[in-house]
Amino acid sequence: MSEHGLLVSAPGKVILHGEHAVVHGKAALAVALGLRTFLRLRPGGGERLRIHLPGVGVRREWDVAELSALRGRLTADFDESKSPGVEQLDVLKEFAGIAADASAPDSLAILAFLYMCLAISAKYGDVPSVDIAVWSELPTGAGLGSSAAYAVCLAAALLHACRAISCPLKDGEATARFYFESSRSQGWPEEEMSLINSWAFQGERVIHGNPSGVDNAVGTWGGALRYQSGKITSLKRVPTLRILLTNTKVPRSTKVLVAGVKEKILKFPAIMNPVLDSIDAISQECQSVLEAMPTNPSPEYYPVLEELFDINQHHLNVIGVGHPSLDRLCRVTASHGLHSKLTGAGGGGCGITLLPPDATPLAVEAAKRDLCACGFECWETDIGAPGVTLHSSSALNAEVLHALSES
Ligand SMILES: Nc1ncnc2c1ncn2[C@@H]1O[C@H](COP(=O)(O)OP(=O)(O)O)[C@@H](O)[C@H]1O
Ligand SMILES: C[C@@](O)(CCOP(=O)(O)O)CC(=O)O
Ligand SMILES: [Mg+2]
Repeated sequence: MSEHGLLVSAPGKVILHGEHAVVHGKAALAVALGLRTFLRLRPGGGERLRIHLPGVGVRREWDVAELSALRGRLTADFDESKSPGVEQLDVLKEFAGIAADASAPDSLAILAFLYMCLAISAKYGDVPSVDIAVWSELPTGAGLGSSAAYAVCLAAALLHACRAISCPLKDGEATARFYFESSRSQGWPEEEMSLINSWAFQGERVIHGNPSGVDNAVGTWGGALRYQSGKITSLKRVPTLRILLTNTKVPRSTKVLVAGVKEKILKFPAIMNPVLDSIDAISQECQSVLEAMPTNPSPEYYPVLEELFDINQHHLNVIGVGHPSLDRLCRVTASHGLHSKLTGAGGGGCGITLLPPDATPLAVEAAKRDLCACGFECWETDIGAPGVTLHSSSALNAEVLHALSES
């Protein structure tokens, strides 16, 4: 590792259909977003491990020896296939001075970091003496998979620091080659990508409690995929879909919403399970339409996609993850002939709006204006972005370094 270190990035995601249902074994369709989380890894000084997370206001450091001793206290085996143990997390909370019911963004971020760092180093070597900084283009806690992008970056960087995965970058290699031209594996062999994905899932488990794994799969592999019970399938063809993202800015926690859905299913299984089956059928139907569409689709395919958005939005309200702000978002876009649904965990956060090729620029602009007038933020972004990527340190331009030193 050069003194400037390495830069790793991973994309956020948009779930087109299947959020929440995917936690209960149904299918989800998800695409990687053109908004990313970045992690800089540098050799540390004085046998210290430092972490700087400006997005959640964290700057902490620990003695490597102290962390090694802590690791020794966590008796249960660490393994990428085993859920983090409740006792293990309690010990980490006590060590980091985090409340037992940790749910604040900074607490969860520190907890996920400590767990992943100790677990990965226990399996592959010593606790590394490194400086880690993470920053993101993604809003935090808004349904765009910032937790998974964070966990994927941490998994790749920590596995790299512990020499558990190879370094696909050679000296002097341009970042752009990896970023823009790399194929599905992004420079890492397939089995190392799977390892990154498995450890990122552990980070998601610390943050979410009971994640399905779809978000870290998209953060790792990128592109557009179908996810069901750990099985990842690339979509055969992804047409150029134009999607408007709107952040209601209403804060919410994925962990709380996922737990609420589980409670509802346990309370009303005969009522809720058919809704989950219907969401599953929506994902299947949407996949068939997407795979039948030509790359530059004509408007004729859109009415079905729009209707699927509408039906799923109703279902998501039924399972208890709607919010008045999301209802408002849907009403505003409907008044301009556009169809929307929540994306991610719901309860606030982001919604997505389909922009068919025959939507007039005037209608789209008017919808955006009305959404902004509600206090929402909206933007169009690319979908199908590359997954986890290792960039050369030349990508650490002066602007990024300045932003990090200021925060
Ligand atoms: N850039 C980041 N730096 C540190 N922690 C992050 C970052 N992005 C996300 N997180 C962690 O992920 C949590 C948000 O996850 P979640 O509630 O699943 O929302 P989402 O994944 O939709 O953004 C934050 O509270 C924080 O703990
Ligand atoms: C609700 C869920 O389906 C997606 C959560 O996404 P996000 O954390 O809100 O970006 C949960 C999961 O799949 O683990
Ligand atoms: Mg999340």
